[in-house]
Amino acid sequence: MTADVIDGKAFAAGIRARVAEGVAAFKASQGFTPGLAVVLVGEDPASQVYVRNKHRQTLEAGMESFEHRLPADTPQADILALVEKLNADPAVNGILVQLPLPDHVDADLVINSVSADKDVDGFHISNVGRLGAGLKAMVPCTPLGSLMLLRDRHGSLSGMNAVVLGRSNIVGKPMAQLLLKDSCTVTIAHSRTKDIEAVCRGADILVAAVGRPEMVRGSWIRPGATVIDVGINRIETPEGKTRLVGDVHFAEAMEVAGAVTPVPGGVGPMTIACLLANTLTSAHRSVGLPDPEGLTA
Ligand SMILES: NC(=O)C1=CN([C@@H]2O[C@H](COP(=O)(O)OP(=O)(O)OC[C@H]3O[C@@H](n4cnc5c(N)ncnc54)[C@H](OP(=O)(O)O)[C@@H]3O)[C@@H](O)[C@H]2O)C=CC1
Ligand SMILES: Nc1nc(=O)c2c([nH]1)NC[C@@H]1CN(c3ccc(C(=O)N[C@@H](CCC(=O)O)C(=O)O)cc3)C=[N+]21
Ligand SMILES: [Mg+2]
Repeated sequence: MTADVIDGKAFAAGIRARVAEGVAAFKASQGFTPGLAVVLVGEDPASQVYVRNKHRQTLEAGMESFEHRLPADTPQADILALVEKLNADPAVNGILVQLPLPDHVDADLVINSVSADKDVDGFHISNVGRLGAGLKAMVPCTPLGSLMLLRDRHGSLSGMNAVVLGRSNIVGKPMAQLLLKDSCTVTIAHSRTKDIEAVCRGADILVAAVGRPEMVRGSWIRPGATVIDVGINRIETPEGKTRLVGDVHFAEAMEVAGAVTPVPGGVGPMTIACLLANTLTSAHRSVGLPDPEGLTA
């Protein structure tokens, strides 16, 4: 049996096209252009790639993109002052502070200094709380994109057994909240979980977000399961080059699963598409328009 490959790249292009339509309609009715500000502190090469992609795709969607690149040794007070300026700027509807931040910066302090209404990452404590309480929130982009792929494949997720591998604040925990909201029976597994393979074999939906290259083997996967691979790991090939792999052994998963997201071309492009969707949503909410159709959780 060979699993279906879930084409996140194509799905994300469709989302971005819908965002672009929404942006055009917003401009026509409101007379201003939604804007996204990205703050990048330091020179992390991986972050630079994402920031470049975000910038290009933001412009392609018809939105304004404001990039702020600061040196790695920027004092925390200067970062906080920039965030305050962006909070107050009416041209900025979304603010993303790229993580990780350098060690001398208190990341929680910076994240929570972003206005919750402009927090398109959904990392602000009030958005975390609102999601947990089932209230309208900004939803983190990677879990939102993963949820969209799952709903597209299954329609209703009600009653399905979902296992989330990883319990980070940016992926694992919000992913579990969204699956719970869609009435899955949710298990969160992590580095202390006993017999993690058996836990995973119970999953109709398996979301891997651990940051361990190809950790999830074919034998961990229930036949026919849907596997969402969030991991982005750069590994050395025997030829001394590098390549991207996920947290799932893709070839083995293809033999067992019903459907698998590839890396690259799976969840990654959905993350950026959802960032743009959240920025449009934030612009709508700022002027009292209803949320854009089909782009929220
Ligand atoms: N595609 C995308 O858009 C994005 C991809 N990513 C990628 O997703 C992956 C996860 O990211 P993130 O959540 O930030 O990572 P974190 O390092 O913050 O969290 C990793 C989680 O995995 C768990 N874990 C680590 N090792 C094991 C193990 N051997 N067995 C079981 N659980 C384990 C940890 O458990 P414990 O809590 O017990 O330590 C932790 O909860 C990374 O590869 C990252 O690059 C991240 C964001 C966006
Ligand atoms: N505040 C903040 N918000 C984030 O959402 C955030 C962050 N910080 N820090 C880093 C992680 C990682 N992340 C990715 C986004 C896009 C791809 C992506 O587009 N991947 C493509 C291409 C990957 C490549 O070729 O390098 C793919 O998987 O096909 C990957 C990873 C967002 N993150
Ligand atoms: Mg994210």
